Amino acid sequence: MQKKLQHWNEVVEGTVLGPLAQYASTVEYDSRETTEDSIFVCIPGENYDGHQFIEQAIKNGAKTVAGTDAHLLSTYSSTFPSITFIHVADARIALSHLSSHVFGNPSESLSTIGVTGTNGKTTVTSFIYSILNALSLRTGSIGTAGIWDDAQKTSFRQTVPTTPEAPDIHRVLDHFNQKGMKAAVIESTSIAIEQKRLATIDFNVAVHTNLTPEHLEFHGSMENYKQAKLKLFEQAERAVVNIDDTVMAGDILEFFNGPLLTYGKNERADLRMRDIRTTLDGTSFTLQTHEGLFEVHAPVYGEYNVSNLLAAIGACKQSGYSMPEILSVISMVKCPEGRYQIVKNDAPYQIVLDYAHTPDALSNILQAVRSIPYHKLIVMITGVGLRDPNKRPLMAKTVEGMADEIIVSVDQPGFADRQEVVNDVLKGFRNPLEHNIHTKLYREEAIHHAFDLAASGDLVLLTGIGFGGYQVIGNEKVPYSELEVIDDYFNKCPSYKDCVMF
Ligand SMILES: CC(=O)N[C@H]1[C@@H](OP(=O)(O)OP(=O)(O)OC[C@H]2O[C@@H](n3ccc(=O)[nH]c3=O)[C@H](O)[C@@H]2O)O[C@H](CO)[C@@H](O)[C@@H]1O[C@H](C)C(=O)N[C@@H](C)C(=O)N[C@H](CCC(=O)O)C(=O)O
Ligand SMILES: Nc1ncnc2c1ncn2[C@@H]1O[C@H](COP(=O)(O)OP(=O)(O)OP(=O)(O)O)[C@@H](O)[C@H]1O
Repeated sequence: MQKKLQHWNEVVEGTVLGPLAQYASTVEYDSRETTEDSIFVCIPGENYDGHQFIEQAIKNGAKTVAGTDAHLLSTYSSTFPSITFIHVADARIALSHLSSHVFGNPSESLSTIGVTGTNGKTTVTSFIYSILNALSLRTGSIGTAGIWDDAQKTSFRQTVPTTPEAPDIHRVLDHFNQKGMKAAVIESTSIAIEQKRLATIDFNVAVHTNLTPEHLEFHGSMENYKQAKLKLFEQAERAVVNIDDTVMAGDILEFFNGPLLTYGKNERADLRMRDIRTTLDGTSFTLQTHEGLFEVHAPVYGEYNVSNLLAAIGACKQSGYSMPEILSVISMVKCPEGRYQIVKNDAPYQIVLDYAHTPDALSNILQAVRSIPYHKLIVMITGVGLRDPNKRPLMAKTVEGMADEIIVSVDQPGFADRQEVVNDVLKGFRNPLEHNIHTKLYREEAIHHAFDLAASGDLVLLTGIGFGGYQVIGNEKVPYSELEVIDDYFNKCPSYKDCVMF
């Protein structure tokens, strides 16, 4: 792509030094990725300040550099008179505007749906994606489960776990346009919103799931966390709000002026779930709406997933579909990998995998599995090395008294000491020395230990971040596959009965 960046002041607010117009092919925030005619935007990070890499970016071909350090940019402008330097007040805002511009403002040609909330973003995104595609609206999705066009997972590299950096989002949206997509569902994390990765997107619909403590190491307080999520609704035309969430729903209802749909168990909900019944192949419930009552059966498990389903139904309604149209394809909704995933193998006990890594998510999945018949419930929980240490003991508090055997382990350790992470989790138990509490420092060992403890008729629930293809150890992404770890156990013990302790 070759595009002339003219009238730069219409794209970003700032002061230009050097040539007023330049050819621009891509926008990069990493000097190592810059190529001929890139725009390089200097972002301050945890380890470095992007301004340190201006020379490298120029050496690699960057012709435009945007940053916040006026003095440094002015000095470089004298050294490199053929390069355009743009002094901006906010590098992340500039990154978003330049990215959108260079890729031809691709979000404007798509119907965009942003999904935010502490838990359920990936699931709701996947539900909306399946419903809209089943209704023949060609839809792509962006989030923790990867980047999907309407047919398949694309090969876009995910440099950020959930919501990509602005240049990557606009590159993907441009690709969606070129492939003929008409809509895009975007998981919108609070960190991404705070870092203005989505700043230039005017969402057609913003969807809220819930708000419980998470990412406090980043936001500093629940209030900041909530304010970050609320910003998504300031840039949306229509909204879908979980009225059962007491933390954030009220704020949205108060300030949002556009068309809004609420959902939940609450009797005031526009989309209200009643009479929820779990069956072997999913969940049945009555959906009460202003248009009347609908009997719904969907291949999802757990009350929280019915709530996620209502969020998706609300988003599809806000996208212009009628209730009968939406419900005609509801059997096609798909849960993403690792969200209440039932492992199909020959073990004489049931194995359920779930991504729950917050106390709220853990509490929900425990409630959901406890509605299924089992002999003994064996649960693996984890402390996450990379995230808020204060959350670790809360995981123990949540599972205490809810399972027959509990195995505590570690996820995504990063640079954290594994034993310390486990010890932090253990602090949440009233008696960490209880005979049914086991500890294993590695997720693989913990899973195998859970199977060692299981016998016929039991249910093994493995929670935590076992999905996404890797574990972050130190600063390396070490490949990890939950299903391979499970297969290893059964391959090593083809006659598993010889391996179990009971
Ligand atoms: C912890 C964190 O916020 N990291 C972000 C940060 O990286 P960093 O602080 O390590 O950056 P740094 O190494 O100090 O470098 C500063 C800048 O210099 C650049 N650089 C660096 C070296 C070099 O040689 N040349 C160069 O240009 C870097 O690309 C960067 O732009 O700045 C990078 C560029 O903007 C981000 O991509 C990166 O997000 C990483 C990938 C990340 O994992 N972020 C997480 C926290 C995140 O965003 N998570 C949310 C929520 C997930 C959830 O809810 O589960 C998400 O949306 O995924
Ligand atoms: N609506 C919900 N309320 C509470 N817990 C939920 C809800 N939906 C899903 N969960 C729990 O949270 C886990 C993660 O779900 P999901 O991946 O959809 O959320 P997420 O917001 O995308 O999380 P992440 O940002 O970490 O990827 C699920 O495996 C389930 O245990």
